[in-house]
Amino acid sequence: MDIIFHHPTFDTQFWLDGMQQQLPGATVRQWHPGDNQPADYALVWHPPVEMLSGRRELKGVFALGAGVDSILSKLQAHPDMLPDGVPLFRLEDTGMALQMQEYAVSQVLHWFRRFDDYQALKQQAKWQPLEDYRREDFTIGLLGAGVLGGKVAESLAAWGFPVRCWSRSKKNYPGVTSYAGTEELSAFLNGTRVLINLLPNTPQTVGIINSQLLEQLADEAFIMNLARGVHLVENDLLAALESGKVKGAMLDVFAKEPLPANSPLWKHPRIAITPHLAAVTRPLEAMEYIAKTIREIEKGESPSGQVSLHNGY
Ligand SMILES: NC(=O)C1=CN([C@@H]2O[C@H](COP(=O)(O)OP(=O)(O)OC[C@H]3O[C@@H](n4cnc5c(N)ncnc54)[C@H](OP(=O)(O)O)[C@@H]3O)[C@@H](O)[C@H]2O)C=CC1
Ligand SMILES: O=C(O)C(=O)CO
Repeated sequence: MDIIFHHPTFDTQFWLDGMQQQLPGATVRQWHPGDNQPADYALVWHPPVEMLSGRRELKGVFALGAGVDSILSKLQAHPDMLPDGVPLFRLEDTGMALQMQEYAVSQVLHWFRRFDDYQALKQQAKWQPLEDYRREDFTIGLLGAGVLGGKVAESLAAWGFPVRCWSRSKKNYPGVTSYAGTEELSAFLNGTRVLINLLPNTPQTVGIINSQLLEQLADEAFIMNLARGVHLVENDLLAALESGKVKGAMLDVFAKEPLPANSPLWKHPRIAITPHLAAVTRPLEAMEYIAKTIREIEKGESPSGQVSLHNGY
């Protein structure tokens, strides 16, 4: 079995050695431009078109992350990049759900205990106890309730918050109220105080967090964008912060990354920023998962994690 690997920033040798250990019978090599030798599987992130195109012999392509929007947008521009019938897989969890839970829970508690307000009071040297927020007024809504959104919803429900989620299909997560489809979006937004985005980037979800959506949230809402920058209309968020409709935002992803130094988001006192690291690929867990999936494919099984090219995620 031959496996080719390309990642613009990962430690390639670490991955070649690791995959070799996971699949001792395989030959794992770094792909270089001009390498047209056969391969059974490709492990990629931002792959050059020529790495994959024409490789009809491939039994699977693995995206080395959870989101496949960059691969799918390249595929749209170069439809022959992924030969017909070659399945595309992505990482399902592999250690990312726990990171998302840490990120979301810590920030929700930060807002719930009003540490943002106390930070502002500290700047003025003001000793001033504030009224507690009540859990029942702190409904948390997950936009996207898949592998990551579902786990984040469950971890927040465990803290006793009212939690709801919105997805295409209905969910059955313990302690989480499920809303599905565009027809239930307004009901989901109505009363949501903290909105956490974990949707994939598809034509249906681009720009979904806009002024019309923000207006439907509870007053003094909080926004956490952990998915993709294109989901959020940044100027609409700034306007909602200005009007007071939104009280604070925590943003990990941006329409343009790195976020340009002149972006007004940097200086806004009620916006917190992290540089797209809410959840990163954990190599050991990812390699174990990819090797397990390859073994299942080799046995003729249908492993989970296959991307639907039709749905775009
Ligand atoms: N900031 C970061 O560091 C990271 C960000 N991400 C981002 O998180 C995203 C989510 O990852 P993951 O949970 O694994 O993805 P999944 O595919 O498992 O979940 C996606 C969820 O979104 C729902 N959904 C998709 N389209 C729509 C729509 N049009 N309307 C309503 N719901 C919709 C799906 O519904 P259904 O369940 O019904 O199909 C599903 O619940 C990734 O695509 C990636 O962009 C991922 C990792 C790290
Ligand atoms: O896996 C993903 O989709 C990411 O955004 C990783 O940072």
